[in-house]
Amino acid sequence: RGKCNLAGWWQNELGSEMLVFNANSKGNFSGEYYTAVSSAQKPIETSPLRGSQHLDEDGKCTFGFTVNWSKFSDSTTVFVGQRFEDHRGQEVLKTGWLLRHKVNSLHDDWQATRVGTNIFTRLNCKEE
Ligand SMILES: O=C1N[C@H]2[C@H](CS[C@H]2CCCCC(=O)c2ccc3ccc4cccc5ccc2c3c45)N1
Repeated sequence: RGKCNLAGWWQNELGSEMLVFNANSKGNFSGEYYTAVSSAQKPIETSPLRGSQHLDEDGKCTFGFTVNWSKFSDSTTVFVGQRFEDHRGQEVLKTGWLLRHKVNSLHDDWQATRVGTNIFTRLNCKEE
């Protein structure tokens, strides 16, 4: 597993947590996402994620992943970002996201996509 190994526990500034499993030789990975926030009217549950990363050796790989909020209801978030090390050598994932929630008519499509950013850092207290 090269310098750009995304496997392990991460958290973002909202307090959401995700567990990323090892990528295969093509850079495809899966994991689980536990969001700390939601606009859904249902209790928050862990949701599956699937993604793909570059495997470059400089530790600055780009990646993307999709979270299927399966149990919430019909909504999906795609994250895209890059891994960095900050001035103290701490790993950081700088990401942007698009959240698409289901609307009932084409007329409402204009309001269906939200955009934002998240920064993830390693969550060291969790076992692998
Ligand atoms: O860690 C992070 N957490 C947040 C950001 C980007 S993803 C986001 C959490 C999204 C959870 C699902 C959700 O809110 C959600 C789920 C189902 C919905 C059904 C219907 C909706 C109707 C209007 C607006 C919504 C807004 C969010 C919705 C849903 C709706 N980073």
